[in-house]
Amino acid sequence: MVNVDIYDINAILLDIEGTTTSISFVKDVLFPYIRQNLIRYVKDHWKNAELIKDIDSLRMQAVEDLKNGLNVVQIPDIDEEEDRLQEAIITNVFDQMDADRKTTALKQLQGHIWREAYHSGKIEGHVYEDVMPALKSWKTAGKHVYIYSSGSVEAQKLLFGATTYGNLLQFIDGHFDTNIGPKKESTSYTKIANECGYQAHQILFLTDIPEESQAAKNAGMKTTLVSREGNKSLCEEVVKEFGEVKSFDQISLL
Ligand SMILES: CSCCC(=O)C(=O)COP(=O)(O)O
Ligand SMILES: [Mg+2]
Repeated sequence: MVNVDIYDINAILLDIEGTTTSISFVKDVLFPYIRQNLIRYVKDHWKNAELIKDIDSLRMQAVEDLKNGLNVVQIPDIDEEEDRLQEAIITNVFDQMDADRKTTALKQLQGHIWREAYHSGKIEGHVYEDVMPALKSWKTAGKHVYIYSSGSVEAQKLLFGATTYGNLLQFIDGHFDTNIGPKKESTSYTKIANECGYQAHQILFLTDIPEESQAAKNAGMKTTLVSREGNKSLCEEVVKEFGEVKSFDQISLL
């Protein structure tokens, strides 16, 4: 275990699932909510402009998947028979979720479905107990804090806006999702650094996924892996390469 000294760091970029938030919250609370409510949501919001846009994105993703040789359910045109179209949407979404895909189209729709659950108080966002104290101390030290997750920006704001510790959005300076690019590609981190107005080396990226750490490091960011209970265990080699913290308490502000 290492303490990460962030005296020369101006900003901290945080992953969500497996880093600020337990994988179990995502897998056992958020995803089941989609499975239980997707059919009702689609029927209730049928012809709603936001849902039409989400369906268009799913359709475009399915076409691209087919081009890339993936055997996925295609989404018929909007003027197709209602039942057939809805069935295709539901199968496509469930298949993507079964494969734990992180497509922007899927994540966008999921965020819209979770909105009602957060707003009604049915779901509260999980964050580890060390997260809020760390956010507070980083902000007090004048650091900027950003989120980069496969979850859509809207889903991120819902989660941090209604956590079991209250609304944490006041501690977050900006949000990025896969609209900026995939999390395992270094160009995404270069773009994030540019958007934040920092050199990549001034940013510390914290994630549970070694490939994401590698991509950020390739872009010039400082990185440390986060190992939370319930995460996939990290092999010795990657811990040696990127370092590891089990809690944000271990990130010291010297
Ligand atoms: C904040 S949305 C819920 C989490 C989610 O759907 C997801 O894909 C999280 O991925 P991450 O990049 O934060 O590991
Ligand atoms: Mg993660």
